[in-house]
Amino acid sequence: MMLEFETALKLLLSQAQPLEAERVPLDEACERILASDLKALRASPAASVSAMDGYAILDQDLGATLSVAGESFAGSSIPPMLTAGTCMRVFTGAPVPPNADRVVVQEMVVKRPEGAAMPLARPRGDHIRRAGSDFTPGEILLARGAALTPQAMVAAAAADHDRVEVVRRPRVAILGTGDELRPPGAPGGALSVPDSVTYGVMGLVQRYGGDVCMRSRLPDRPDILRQAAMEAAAASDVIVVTGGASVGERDFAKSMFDDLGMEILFSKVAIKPGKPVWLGRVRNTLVVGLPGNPTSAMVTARLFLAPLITGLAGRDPRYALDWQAAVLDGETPERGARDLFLRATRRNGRLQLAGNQDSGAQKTLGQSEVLVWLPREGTRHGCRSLRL
Ligand SMILES: Nc1nc2c(c(=O)[nH]1)N[C@H]1C(S)=C(S)[C@@H](COP(=O)(O)OP(=O)(O)OC[C@H]3O[C@@H](n4cnc5c(N)ncnc54)[C@H](O)[C@@H]3O)O[C@H]1N2
Ligand code: MOO
Repeated sequence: MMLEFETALKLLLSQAQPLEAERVPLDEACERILASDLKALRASPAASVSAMDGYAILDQDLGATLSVAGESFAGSSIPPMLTAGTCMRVFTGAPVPPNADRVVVQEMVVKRPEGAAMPLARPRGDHIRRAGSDFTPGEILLARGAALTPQAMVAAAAADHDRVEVVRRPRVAILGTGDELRPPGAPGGALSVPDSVTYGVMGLVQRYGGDVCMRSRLPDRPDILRQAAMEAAAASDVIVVTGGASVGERDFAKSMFDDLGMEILFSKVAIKPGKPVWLGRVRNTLVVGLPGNPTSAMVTARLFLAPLITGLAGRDPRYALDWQAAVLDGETPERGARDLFLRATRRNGRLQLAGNQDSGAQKTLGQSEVLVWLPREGTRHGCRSLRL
């Protein structure tokens, strides 16, 4: 039975639970997803420090010429208290005397033989970063499920962690099937076909946080396919099979898992393209079956595989499904009985549908930037789009 898109997606999302946690060195943690809240192990700054190069003073000494009691640099110990009529030379990041009211930037100070002459008017801003004003020990700086983006790496390191607890990356086996396939650039019969789809699937898996642990091109031979299915199931969290999803006499993508007792979670979804997409499970390994047609494969990979990998990798799977209201350039095509997914490019804030929307198209697929969802007849919501 053909499922509606939303129903199939809900079934898929129920499987997209984070894998177990592991601790990794901070050096290797960029783009990983936190498995637990990341708490600060120290205060920042640890002491009140200067935000500028200048002089730390008491406000009562504004307008006076002060003797310079000493210097403080970033990393220096906390200087002694200021006494009236004295100031402390300080540099950016340097601890200031605990009773300092402000730092006056050096551009506003006149150096004289008898001392440093302070301006009379109260400058704007005290230029002191108070101890713990950024964060305090135990404070949560990054929440579970957050990605360690380059900017988040700064916070994690500032929190003083040398290792962080992240979700294990899903291991993904990609099995491309089809007698006609050969590696791009390799010799083959005139009508052999360069395998393109497994490259796209590999890129998508990596982009959404998975590790490709195995990638093979397999002929349509049940014995070879069964053997590959067994090896892939033992090595991976997700198996992606491309091709062989339809009803042809050499379509073995599902039957290759028969010996392993695969449970089918869904098979066939009312979408165009990509109707033959299916999802199965062999013990703890999920199996995603993508149709062989390159556009169909990449549309279904984007709609189902991307949120699955995202969720297993520890992030909210909806990160991969950030639909935006779409404004199409030109006429909106008529709605059909199935949800339509069209490829488009961006032009001046509008979306331009690709001319060739064939399931086998690879040129327009390669040039497209956006996937447009045109819901089936009778649905309330309008066009939405997703970045590709
Ligand atoms: N009688 C019917 N025929 C078809 C139906 C149907 O319902 N009844 N569905 C059609 C739909 S929709 C699709 S989509 C395709 C899906 O076919 P398969 O998943 O079985 O894919 P294949 O037959 O193996 O290949 C289709 C096409 O794609 C090319 N291909 C396959 N893998 C790759 C690859 N890795 N790189 C590049 N190109 C690839 C393959 O050469 C074929 O041209 O079935 C329709 N038929
Ligand atoms: O829907 Mo198939 O996926 O037409 O190409």
